[in-house]
Amino acid sequence: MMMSFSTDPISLLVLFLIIILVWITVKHYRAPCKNFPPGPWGLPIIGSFIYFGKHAPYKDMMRLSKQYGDVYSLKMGSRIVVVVSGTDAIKECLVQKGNDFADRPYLWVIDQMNPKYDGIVHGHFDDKWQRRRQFAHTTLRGFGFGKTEMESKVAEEILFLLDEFRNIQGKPVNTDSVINRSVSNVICSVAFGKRFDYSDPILGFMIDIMGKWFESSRKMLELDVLPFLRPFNKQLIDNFSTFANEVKKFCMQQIDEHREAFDENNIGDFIDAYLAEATKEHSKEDFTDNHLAQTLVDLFSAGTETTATTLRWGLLFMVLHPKIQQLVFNEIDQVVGPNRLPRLADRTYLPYTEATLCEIQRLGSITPIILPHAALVDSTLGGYDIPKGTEISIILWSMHLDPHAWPNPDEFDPNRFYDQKTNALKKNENFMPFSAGRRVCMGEQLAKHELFLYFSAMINQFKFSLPVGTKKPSTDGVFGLTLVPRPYQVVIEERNI
Ligand code: HEM
Repeated sequence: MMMSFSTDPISLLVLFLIIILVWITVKHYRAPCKNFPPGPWGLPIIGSFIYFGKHAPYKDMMRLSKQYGDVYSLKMGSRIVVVVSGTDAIKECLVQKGNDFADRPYLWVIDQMNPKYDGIVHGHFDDKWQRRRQFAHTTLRGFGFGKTEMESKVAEEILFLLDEFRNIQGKPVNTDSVINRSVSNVICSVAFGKRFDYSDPILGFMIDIMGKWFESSRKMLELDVLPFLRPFNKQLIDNFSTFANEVKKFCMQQIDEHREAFDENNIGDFIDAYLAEATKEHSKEDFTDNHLAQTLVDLFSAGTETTATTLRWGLLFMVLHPKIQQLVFNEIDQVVGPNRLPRLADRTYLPYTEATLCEIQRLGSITPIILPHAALVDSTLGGYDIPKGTEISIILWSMHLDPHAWPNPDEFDPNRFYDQKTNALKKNENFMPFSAGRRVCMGEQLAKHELFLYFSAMINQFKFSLPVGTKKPSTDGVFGLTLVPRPYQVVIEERNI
């Protein structure tokens, strides 16, 4: 038997292939250093994917952390990634050792949309990137980004949205599209100096293209770690690059229009400010049109999808918990009354509303896995050695849904953030929806203001409920780049009429 196996050419070939595969796997998945975080072993080529279900990798990653600890390694197809979960380990990575882990990794999926890693979101943490990020941050703040000066722009957009709600009230509707349009207009007015009518085909096209771009990213993230599947998904890869390029083309057009009308004495928006900076001798090389266009794409994509998705989770939790919606309304009605919209100055007097928003962000957890980080230098995490260049995956979900920090974590309960005795907002160290440290969300302040102004205005003016006789919508989100609620319908009714 043995003899015939060894001389049979097919068997020999199979044996040879198995040996090669095992050799590649062992070589590939060998820990990069001695004291590297442990983790589950993986199969050749697909790595640790055998431990993953189809829909919620962040839950699978959290489950594995129970076995391997808060810092462990995963063989993700062709790469080794260090997974960080739990409040202490996440804070060690983002805050205590924030400088060590402030880089972003090189990824095939980013090569397909931003091959030079321009802009802010994907940029590598070097001096030039830090200067551009600092400039973007300061300039946006100068235009009121995250400050109360921005309030009037957001309030203007909210009025358009409330008008739209008035038009569609009374019948079951899905509010996704109109909320997306409204929120993206806030970014448009700071970045491009203009807003678009909700029926403007340009805005519709942009939102549509971005939706498709985000939708295809989930599959692209799979292809990123499973390269052998790429030849079978050429159409998807092409579409993904096309969607990203279309958004960038739109931003380039805005830059061209601004350049034609440029007046250095009249700097009205982010593009003008960037063009003015680019003419300075010390900035000429780094402040290119490509960087500007990609920064605009970053603001548009990071600034629209995230805030709009949080508001959509908010409405979903409100229709599922009408008593809580009523409590929020009562508080706003008492402080603000029916004749005006809530203002930022009211925030301090609306602790239950603020607590409800925190709970929406905790349970909605729209970025269960944050954008990947990478080790900028050799460092350590949880007592393990992490060599420079290691990709780091941070599971915010593990912090926001930790049963030790949040009893019955799957239940929606604003009282987690609300102190009934003192009628004040309660802070919790296990809550970090905007991440922290050197790569903390650049739009955190703006987003917090937007969430408060939009949410409180919507609840102040309208009542939201489930269409009679319909099944309760699921609160299991769909994971792509962010965790979004499944499409659901609500009935909107104006209050105080
Ligand atoms: C509810 C709304 C939002 C949430 C939950 C959110 C959350 C996040 C998170 C978790 C990150 C990743 C941080 C990291 O890698 O450690 C991030 C990055 C970022 N966000 Fe936000 N964000 C929101 C709104 C916004 C808005 C309104 C803007 C701007 C208009 C914005 C711009 C950015 C940018 C530019 C980055 C990349 C920062 C960097 O790489 O240095 N975000 N955001």
